[in-house]
Amino acid sequence: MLQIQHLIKYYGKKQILHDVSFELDPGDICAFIGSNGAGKTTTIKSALGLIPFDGGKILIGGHDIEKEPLEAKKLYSYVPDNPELYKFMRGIEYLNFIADMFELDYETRRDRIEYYADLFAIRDRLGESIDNYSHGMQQKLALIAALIHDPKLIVLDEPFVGLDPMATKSIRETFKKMAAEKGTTILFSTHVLEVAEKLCNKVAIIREGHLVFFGPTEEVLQKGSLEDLFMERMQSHEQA
Ligand SMILES: Nc1ncnc2c1ncn2[C@@H]1O[C@H](COP(=O)(O)OP(=O)(O)OP(=O)(O)O)[C@@H](O)[C@H]1O
Repeated sequence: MLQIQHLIKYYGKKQILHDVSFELDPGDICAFIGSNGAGKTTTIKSALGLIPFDGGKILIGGHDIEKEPLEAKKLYSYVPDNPELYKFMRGIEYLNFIADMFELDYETRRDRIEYYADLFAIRDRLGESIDNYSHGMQQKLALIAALIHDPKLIVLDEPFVGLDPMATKSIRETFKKMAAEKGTTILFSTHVLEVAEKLCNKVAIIREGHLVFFGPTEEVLQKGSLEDLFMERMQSHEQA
């Protein structure tokens, strides 16, 4: 569903991504982990065609993000760590605006908005201006907007930061359900290794723009914890 092949990215003269490659299949939930500044956001934004890159190839659902950006972009939702919403709109207006873009019919949008707004306990606030929302409420709205059109691929930058425990639990359950029942592919960056262990069937670790591990979580846990592997990969790269 998502194929990242030999991705290279520079900012100015500085190389940020060094030949990053990994692939996710339908139904995969993958945690993307790495220290601050390792290149997670840069990988994600390059892969989604939101910033240009300098080498490599990205396919989303078989569509080349550079050659067929519209086809590729229809298939995914992206939730950045600080979503930029149209603050002059009310919550419900924003969700309807997104539903219009994806041409959802009246009943589908009503059912999905009600379902997710209840799940994230924000239904009674949808009539208010987004400007009045707290940071966590804005995150919830961005998540609902990402979920209502039922994308084949969901990519999120640190989705659990700033959310209350109930919302975190709801997201985890929603991701599991979507992956298992609909084959949705989910990729998210996180610093919370416990969540990655519990939720994800795949793990990608990046260090200074190099992918130092990609594989099944099960394989990691047979040998120890994700934290052990993370620490080991940080050290082995330093020694190399
Ligand atoms: N617009 C930019 N211009 C120049 N350098 C950038 C730009 N954006 C990111 N970088 C650099 O690219 C590197 C990777 O940054 P990136 O944001 O991808 O890291 P990250 O793994 O997402 O970090 P964090 O966990 O802190 O969010 C860092 O050295 C960062 O300073």
